[in-house]
Amino acid sequence: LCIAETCPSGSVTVLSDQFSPDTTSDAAAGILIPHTYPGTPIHVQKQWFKETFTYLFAISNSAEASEAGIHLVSGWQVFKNSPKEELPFWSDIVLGFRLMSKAELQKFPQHQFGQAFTTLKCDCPPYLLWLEKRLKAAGVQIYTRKVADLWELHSEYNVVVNCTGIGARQLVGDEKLFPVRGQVLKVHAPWVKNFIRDGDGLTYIYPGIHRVTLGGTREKDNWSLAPDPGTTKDIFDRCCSLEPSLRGAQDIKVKVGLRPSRQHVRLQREVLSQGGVKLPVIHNYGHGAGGFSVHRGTAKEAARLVGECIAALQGSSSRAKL
Ligand SMILES: Cc1cc2nc3c(=O)[nH]c(=O)nc-3n(C[C@H](O)[C@H](O)[C@H](O)COP(=O)(O)OP(=O)(O)OC[C@H]3O[C@@H](n4cnc5c(N)ncnc54)[C@H](O)[C@@H]3O)c2cc1C
Ligand SMILES: O=C([O-])CC(=O)C(=O)O
Repeated sequence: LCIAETCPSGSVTVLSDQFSPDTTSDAAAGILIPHTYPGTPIHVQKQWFKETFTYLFAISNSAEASEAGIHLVSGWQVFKNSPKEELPFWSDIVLGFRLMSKAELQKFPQHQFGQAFTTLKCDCPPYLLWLEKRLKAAGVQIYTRKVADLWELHSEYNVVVNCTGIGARQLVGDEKLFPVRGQVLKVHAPWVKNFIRDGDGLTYIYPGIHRVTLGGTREKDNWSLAPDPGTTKDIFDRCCSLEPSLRGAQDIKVKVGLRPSRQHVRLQREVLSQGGVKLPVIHNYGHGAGGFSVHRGTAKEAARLVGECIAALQGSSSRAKL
């Protein structure tokens, strides 16, 4: 969508073997709380987060908000011990960041320290369906197709953007990319209005417009997409210990996703070449546990790289004509 919006001279086609509700993004909680990529400078991660927050904040303030599944949500991140960094790098981008008061902490007898803030949440599938609708409105073609090798696209397209998430491990043989399996529950508990996240990153409660997401797990190198009933019980018990009223939650559905994890997001240009024929590729995958938090920022950078490729192609074709 970002490419279609910023490079109007090109025509964009989306190819994917799976669509919503069968993607990693559909399993996510979709909360905007960044995860740190150890291999990317903090100022770059902050920029990506800021651009994403600004983009979604505008949607949350528009009449589209409900259909797009974008909403503000306030809550608490609580810690059993004070974290090394009391002020995370994103504290001045979320709204109203402050340390929790003693009165607030009384709700969490096992925790000693906490941060209160307001952030945004993307509900999926609605957000993905809304993006798809905007793609169609922008004239983008959408096809179901599994790509076995990027080179197979060279005769049909001038530039390829690889945003295949964990699929890039097989598609481009990236062994630095690994799955971190996450299981979550989506429950009906409309009285839960505030988010609660344990600072250890394992247990969280994120209210969405219709359902509350309860998490979670982080299982490195586990490729299983099958829900595990023991894990479901464990997640539910952990969440109830943070928010006891969840014992009354109903209609529990289980989702599993594989976080496409890497030391850093692979956001770069590569030129594939065979027999003198070239195919520029922009990679944009490896967003790990924080894809929602930085998606618009990384998309903007990918679109800028696509713009560079188009300019180079236009330059070479006008030189060829000369
Ligand atoms: C349980 C869980 C909770 C999460 N919670 C959050 C959260 O609260 N906040 C946050 O910021 N992030 C969260 N994340 C992380 C976030 O979900 C991911 O970073 C993000 O979804 C990755 O998006 P993506 O588009 O790169 O990958 P995907 O959503 O997996 O999309 C990749 C697409 O590429 C297609 N594809 C792959 N290979 C091929 C191929 N060879 N040919 C054709 N198509 C192909 C797939 O079918 C798919 O449609 C969570 C993740 C999990 C698992
Ligand atoms: O950590 C969180 O709060 C949610 C998340 O991004 C994940 O489970 O990957």
